[in-house]
Amino acid sequence: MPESQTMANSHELLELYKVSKSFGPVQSLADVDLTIPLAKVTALVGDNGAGKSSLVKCIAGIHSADSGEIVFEGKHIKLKSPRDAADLGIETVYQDLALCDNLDIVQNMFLGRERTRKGLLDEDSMEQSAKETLASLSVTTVRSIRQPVASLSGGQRQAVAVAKAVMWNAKLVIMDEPTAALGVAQTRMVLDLVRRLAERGLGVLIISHNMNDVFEVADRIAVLRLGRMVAQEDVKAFDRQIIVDLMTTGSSTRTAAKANSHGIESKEN
Ligand SMILES: Nc1ncnc2c1ncn2[C@@H]1O[C@H](COP(=O)(O)OP(=O)(O)OP(=O)(O)O)[C@@H](O)[C@H]1O
Repeated sequence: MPESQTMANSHELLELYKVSKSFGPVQSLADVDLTIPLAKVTALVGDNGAGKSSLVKCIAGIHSADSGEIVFEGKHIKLKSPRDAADLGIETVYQDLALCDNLDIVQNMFLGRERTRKGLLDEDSMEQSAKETLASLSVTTVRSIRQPVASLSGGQRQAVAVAKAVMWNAKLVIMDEPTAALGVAQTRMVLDLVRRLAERGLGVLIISHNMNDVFEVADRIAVLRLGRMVAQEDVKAFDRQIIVDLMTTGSSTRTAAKANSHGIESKEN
């Protein structure tokens, strides 16, 4: 939405317009448009070096874009730090998760934002909120919320990190390769969790190299190639070959039959 327009599309949570970012001579993002709706999972795909991490870091307030506009809930915003993003309700769950191994689940979920009562930590209230949040996300495999995070499986750790984001009122949850290190059952659990976030009405952006995961959870797919957005459409507009074509060449002949009506560029045009 250019600055001159004021009406926001109420279904769109985050909109990026012509966002560019360079590191010295390397342009990692060039005029990128991206729309992340509420209550849907958007998958961001692209080959190594396509610019996925750079884009996420611009949304998470880690990098500031060199140019372009970012609109969140219909308002133009500037993200100068991760704090700015967190204040808006943009939470990023990274691969390394940033959980403290030696602390338990409750301590991790309240780290730096502990509740106190009469000058003491309000353990009961924190424990209750942590429990309720995990239960509301149907995370039931955790034995005790007082166990150290070091003793959790990869999927459970992922679930705790997501629950933490939800507990702190995330509106947009960004997940970077959430299933990369997980086995089959844990992957299942995390993908279910991703779907539940969208069902709760949150916007979800997931970076993934795994096409099984993408086709399983995504409502929309956005394809980056060499720093440019080459397609972003409903998942129905894609199949695996189309995605591979778009990632490697920026267009696909297969789009002619399947996706032209959705606006994906075809080689035949
Ligand atoms: N801090 C940085 N300094 C210099 N160049 C960078 C920096 N961050 C990213 N780049 C460059 O920007 C381009 C896009 O990188 P980015 O990490 O965003 O891609 P990606 O799609 O996340 O890749 P991958 O899937 O391999 O993680 C690459 O050419 C990369 O070398």
